[in-house]
Amino acid sequence: MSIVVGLTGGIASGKSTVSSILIEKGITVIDADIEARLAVENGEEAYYEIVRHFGDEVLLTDGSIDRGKLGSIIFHNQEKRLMLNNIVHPAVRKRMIVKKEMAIGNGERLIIMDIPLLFESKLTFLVDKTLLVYVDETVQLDRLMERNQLSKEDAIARIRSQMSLREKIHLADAVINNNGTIEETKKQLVDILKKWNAI
Ligand SMILES: CC(C)(COP(=O)(O)OP(=O)(O)OC[C@H]1O[C@@H](n2cnc3c(N)ncnc32)[C@H](O)[C@@H]1O)[C@@H](O)C(=O)NCCC(=O)NCCS
Ligand SMILES: Nc1ncnc2c1ncn2[C@@H]1O[C@H](COP(=O)(O)OP(=O)(O)OP(=O)(O)O)[C@@H](O)[C@H]1O
Repeated sequence: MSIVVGLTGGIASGKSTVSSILIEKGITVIDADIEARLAVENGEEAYYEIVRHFGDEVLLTDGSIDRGKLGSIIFHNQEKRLMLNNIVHPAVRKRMIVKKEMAIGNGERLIIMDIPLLFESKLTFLVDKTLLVYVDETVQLDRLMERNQLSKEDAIARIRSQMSLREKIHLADAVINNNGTIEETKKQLVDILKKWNAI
């Protein structure tokens, strides 16, 4: 029997950091951000839909999507963000389900689905348990500004485009507090997975 865990959080809350710990242990992590990137590669249906709705100005000279440009549009405009979601999310969902079924078919005991918008997009039906990577908003803001070299205003716009982490706490089966060191995060992760009999 496999257990499928939906790993979620907010932008820059530490999902990838937790995923890397799991990957190091040989656990399969299906990453929605990676699948979303593949779904909009030149030649994919979602790519043409993006160009149709957002125009050539969101393309780089090699024809690929200018992610910085598209991000600066959609994180400041809810209507456009929902339009992009409607284009990209069905393809991401399909890709993730195929990978999940493959991992289950391989008899893997623990499968992680790293889905930033797990609660917002009501995708909890895809998983058995939900695990939230939480940080205080001040820590989230600092880490996001630092990692993406964003202004405070741009970083706040990105954080506000998602459900707040405080709200997500009430929806998750378990919560990792990632305000501290990576070692502390790792310990919480292992304790939760042991409790779930997943490792
Ligand atoms: C807007 C885009 C081009 C920005 O690309 P960029 O390389 O700068 O960021 P990346 O894809 O690595 O995403 C970083 C984080 O932003 C947040 N985020 C991304 N898209 C969204 C969105 N539509 N709504 C809210 N938050 C989002 C997530 O927390 C994600 O982990 C890209 O994120 C995108 O195509 N988004 C739409 C698809 C989507 O919703 N992806 C999220 C998981 S399915
Ligand atoms: N416990 C920690 N201590 C210090 N820095 C951390 C910690 N956890 C994560 N970080 C740093 O914070 C930033 C965000 O972490 P990470 O990339 O894992 O977040 P994420 O939730 O995957 O982000 P996104 O939603 O954008 O995919 C990174 O620069 C990472 O190195």
